[in-house]
Amino acid sequence: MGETLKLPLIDLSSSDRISTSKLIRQACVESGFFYLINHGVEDELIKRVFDESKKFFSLPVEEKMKLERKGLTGYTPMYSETLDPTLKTGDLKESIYIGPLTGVDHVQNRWPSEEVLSLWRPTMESYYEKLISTAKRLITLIALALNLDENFFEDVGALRNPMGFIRLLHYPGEQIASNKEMYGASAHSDYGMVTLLATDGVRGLQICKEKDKHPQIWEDVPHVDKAFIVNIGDMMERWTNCLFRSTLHRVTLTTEERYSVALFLDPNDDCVVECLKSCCSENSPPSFLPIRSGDYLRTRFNLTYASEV
Ligand SMILES: O=C(O)CCC(=O)C(=O)O
Ligand SMILES: [Fe+2]
Repeated sequence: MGETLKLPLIDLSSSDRISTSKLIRQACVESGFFYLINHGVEDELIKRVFDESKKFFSLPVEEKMKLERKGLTGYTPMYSETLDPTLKTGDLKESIYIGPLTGVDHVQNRWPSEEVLSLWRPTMESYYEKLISTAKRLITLIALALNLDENFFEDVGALRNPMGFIRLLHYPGEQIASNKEMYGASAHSDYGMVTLLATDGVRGLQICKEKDKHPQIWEDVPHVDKAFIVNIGDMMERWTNCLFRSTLHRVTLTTEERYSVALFLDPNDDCVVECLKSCCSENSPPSFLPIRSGDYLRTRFNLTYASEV
């Protein structure tokens, strides 16, 4: 087991937005991870999402494979993803992705039939809408944390039909927990702007703040009741020239089954992600070239799946 981290709690409902944004800045600079509390997403909705998730993953594999991933959405069975492309064995998790509900031609969601899971679609659609609006509220505070206008990310087009993805995850329990080279989710950083993760209380998530340090030190991120675990993604790291950190994380296998639900908020495909003026200078030039968000996302997905999306 790794060391246990104590990450800051950020209160989304606080009326003192300036102090909140300062806390966010500190967290994003130090570890790129924090907890989000008083976020306004009802417990009852989160519970329904986890209940539906358990029902879905307990379906026979043939039923789940009817929704097999095509492009950016759908079901991915165990071993089909390798978040750390240097590993030989695929990750043990199984997952299903749900993308934008409207307005994006190339993202076609795949839903279980009503006869099989009648509440799945309405539950996931409510959760999707709620999480996107929560993430957008958080992004205004992240803009303030960067000393930008709170609408900066809206104004550069990142949040116009954003590429938001919900990913429901299921990690198997004990049977394979002894094999050290296998992970529920191997080491990776997230690709987009920000991730909001709901966890079920079973441990497993770890972060490594210094990925180039050897040996790497992995620290446990415990579940906090009613809080989302938030982390910064690679495109936010690119915008901020590495001031805000997109930190390496992974999920180890334990003897218990584990469920989690992530919302990845990625910029609109056409948004160009380029170093913020306030984050570079003559002495610290941009570390990354400007890139169209859609192109970056596809490159990263293709590396994970070893197939074109
Ligand atoms: O399940 C978790 O705790 C983390 C999942 C994760 O890092 C991911 O899906 O990108
Ligand atoms: Fe992740």
